Amino acid sequence: MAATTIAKLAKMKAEGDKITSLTAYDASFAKLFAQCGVDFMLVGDSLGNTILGASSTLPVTTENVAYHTQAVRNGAPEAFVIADMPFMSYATPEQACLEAAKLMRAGANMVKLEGGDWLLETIHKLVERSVPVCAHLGLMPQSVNVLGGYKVQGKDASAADNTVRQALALQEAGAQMLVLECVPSSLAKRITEKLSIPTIGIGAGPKCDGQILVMHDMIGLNSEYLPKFVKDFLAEAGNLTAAVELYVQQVKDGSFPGPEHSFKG
Ligand SMILES: Nc1nc(=O)c2c([nH]1)NC[C@@H]1CN(c3ccc(C(=O)N[C@@H](CCC(=O)O)C(=O)O)cc3)CN21
Ligand SMILES: CC(C)C(=O)C(=O)O
Ligand SMILES: [Mg+2]
Repeated sequence: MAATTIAKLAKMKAEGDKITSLTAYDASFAKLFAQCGVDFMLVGDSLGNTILGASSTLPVTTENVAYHTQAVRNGAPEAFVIADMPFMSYATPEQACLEAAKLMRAGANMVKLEGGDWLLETIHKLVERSVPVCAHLGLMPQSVNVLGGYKVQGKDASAADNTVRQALALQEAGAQMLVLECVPSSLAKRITEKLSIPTIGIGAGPKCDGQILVMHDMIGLNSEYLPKFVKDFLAEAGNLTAAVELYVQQVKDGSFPGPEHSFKG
């Protein structure tokens, strides 16, 4: 199989083919996900929760994400791999460029950053220096101490309008993909229709161009309180390969996420 590219993912949006993705943190799972036809993998800073056992993503460093990015790249040489830039690793455009380089050297094809208006100059500079960027709006877990918890974002009309405006600005600044986390389905639909770049939802309803889940959550390995958008595919499918294949199939045919995994409004 030829290597996956951003051009292929953009084409999938244009043709209405749903994009499937999972987080991955090691070579063995990355290999399995590639074999099951997962379109791209994210080395998420959620590794703070899933790998380290912390209660947030804040302790994660660029070196941590780079180590796991290398592992994922080794397991899936042809995969499209996005690496999360950790908390406070992109406080200035200059810092963002130097930290992003560590992730690109580790094998990432693109980096992901959480934020809206304040990130526009940083995104422009990264793209200018040949680092492809995925943006992330809605619930931004690196801001959990400001938000006071993991809550649905963009519920009232003015917050929704503001998110649409920021999504467009991020695209104009050069972002080539956008993750939408924990927003009402109606807002994710508006943004997906307005943008030319693919939107990838987690707790953002079925109308996004693609879906992502934290891999541990979709195989029932999250023992804490489960967010509403999580589904245990291993419980339904019975073995690991079948679980990943079922996830891919249900995202592709539009049956996941259902209303029980989405936020109304
Ligand atoms: N294992 C894991 N899965 C994740 O999805 C995830 C992480 N870790 N770590 C980083 C962030 C934290 N995330 C979270 C965590 C909790 C909720 C949550 O409980 N949301 C409520 C919203 C309630 C409301 O506002 O109405 C929910 O019921 O889903 C959402 C996202 C997503 N990310
Ligand atoms: C949940 C996804 C979007 C993420 O940012 C992560 O895994 O860190
Ligand atoms: Mg993340």
